[in-house]
Amino acid sequence: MRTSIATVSLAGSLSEKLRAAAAAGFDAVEVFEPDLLASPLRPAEVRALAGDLGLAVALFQPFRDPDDVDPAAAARSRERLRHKAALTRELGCDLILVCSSVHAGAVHDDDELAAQLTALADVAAGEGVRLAYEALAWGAHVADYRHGARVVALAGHPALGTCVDSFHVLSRGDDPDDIAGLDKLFFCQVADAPLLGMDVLPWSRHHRLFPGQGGFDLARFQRAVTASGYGGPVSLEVFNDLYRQSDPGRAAVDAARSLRHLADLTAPGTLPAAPSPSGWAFVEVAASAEGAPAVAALLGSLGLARTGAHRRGDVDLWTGGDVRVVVNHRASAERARLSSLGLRSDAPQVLAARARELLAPLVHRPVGPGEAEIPSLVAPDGTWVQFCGDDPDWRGDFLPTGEAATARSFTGIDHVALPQPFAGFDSAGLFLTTVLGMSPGELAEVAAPDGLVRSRAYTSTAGIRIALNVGPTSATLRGRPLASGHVALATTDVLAVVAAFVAAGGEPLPVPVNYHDDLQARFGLDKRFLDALRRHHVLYDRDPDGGEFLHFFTRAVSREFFVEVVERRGGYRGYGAANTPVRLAAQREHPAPGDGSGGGSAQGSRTIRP
Ligand SMILES: O=C(O)c1ccc(O)c(O)c1
Ligand SMILES: [Mg+2]
Repeated sequence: MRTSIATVSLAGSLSEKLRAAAAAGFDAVEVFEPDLLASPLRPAEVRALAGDLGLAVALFQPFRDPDDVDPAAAARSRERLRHKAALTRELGCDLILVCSSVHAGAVHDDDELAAQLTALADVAAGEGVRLAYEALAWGAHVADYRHGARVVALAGHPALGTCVDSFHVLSRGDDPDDIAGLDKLFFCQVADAPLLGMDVLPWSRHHRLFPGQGGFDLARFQRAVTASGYGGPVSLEVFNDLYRQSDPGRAAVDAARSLRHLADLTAPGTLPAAPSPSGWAFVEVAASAEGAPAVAALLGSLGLARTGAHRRGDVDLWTGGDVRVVVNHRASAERARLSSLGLRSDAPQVLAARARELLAPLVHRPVGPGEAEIPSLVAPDGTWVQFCGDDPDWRGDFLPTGEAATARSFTGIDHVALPQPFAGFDSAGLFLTTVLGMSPGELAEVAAPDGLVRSRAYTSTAGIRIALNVGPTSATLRGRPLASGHVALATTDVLAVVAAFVAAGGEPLPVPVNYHDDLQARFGLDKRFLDALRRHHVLYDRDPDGGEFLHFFTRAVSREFFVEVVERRGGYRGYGAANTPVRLAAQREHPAPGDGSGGGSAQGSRTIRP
């Protein structure tokens, strides 16, 4: 598959966009006219720069409102096209995208429309250029690709063909399979989008995503394109408000990653087939010299023990039941944060090879004598992902301390939650679905005191769960903390764990009394059970199938690290999202030490005016 990207998909100047596309390995670009008009580069210079970067200019776009019921206006359209065709040649390109008309003067008769497009194709052919006619989903007369293709067939001009764009096809709910039967497919654009119930034009102009980030079945679309015999580039055209303001280099990597993954979905075997990770090996917390004692105290009061010390010092292994937490004291900046996810894998090197093909940066740690070589990647948010095989065992890097864990009660890591920068949510999701082969869950939106927090959990077949959270922009603007990162430990008896935790000097995050009153009203819980939950600050949820979720949170060590302990009963599959607003409000009342953004105490001391 030859890959291309429309310059409108990336931020920056035209030359920055071209450099980013080339660095991410694209074969070609679509030049979006406004990018050229705003550029100091003349078309021939754009051609030269693209050539130097190894990029073809596959298409120039868009040519809008080509037809007109007014003959004088139709003649002006042909004249306008003559200029743009000459410019397209200067760009080193021979294809112009022509959008179906949206203006009041649009022709509504197919024969007349075909006649006007034929006249335009004659003009284009005279300049050595071809036209790819695209049905915009909000076109005045032509909005469906099959209608567009019929008009192209009516015109019967060799320089006139069809452009399909997955957004316009799938946003309307049209069947993409008929693309397989198109005989003059000149160009193919792909974009995904979240399934939003909104008007198609603003949906298209603001919310498009790279394939795999939204809800469209792009593999089916792409299989139909392949079946048509189309051999041109597959080009990403992603109008997206956040990517438009993101670093173009990183956005281009997401773009290329999404296309490589789509190619593999369409033709399996394009990427190395890697078995997905089989479970958690460890989670790693990076702590500063100041934060490390607080992390150690927290893990200790949960009943974990420091059972291993790294051969090179400064790194401890804490274990308890089937949970392993590595605490790395080498970190400088933060008090504590989740820094690395250790995933068990039967084929770490195959996973690493696949990750490399998906442009995930591999990091090489220095490996000392007796230490395991663990292939490691960096996720978009900077978290490391390490693939741990059985042989050699990563645990060999740690020398036994002789200490033994007191708690056997943890059955494993239930999930981790990673806070994301506002513009990084979709990027991190794409990493988890493509590189780690995880499946996205529903988007949850919860109201926090300072705005909305969006959260999406990703799961793997082996039961690995990773939740991504993104905090409200308003919180960012006000300098308040975003949703914090944490690890959730699984147990079969959360009430016993919390009691032991408190007895060992641990502090659960206090939950307001109102919360448990409401639980009683909603679920009609047994009074003694409810009292136990209330006494220990344990939260509760129940799903429609009767599955139950009991969980508590520890006080936060830092803005980016606390521990949750969860008990799932009866196949509960969620994360207690209904309780998240209460947790976020409680964390605001009881901020982590050193969290300078101020919390509830300042609020509480403020005079309340009527
Ligand atoms: O939103 C638009 O106007 C527009 C322009 C060109 C395209 O290819 C497209 O899909 C949409
Ligand atoms: Mg398009």
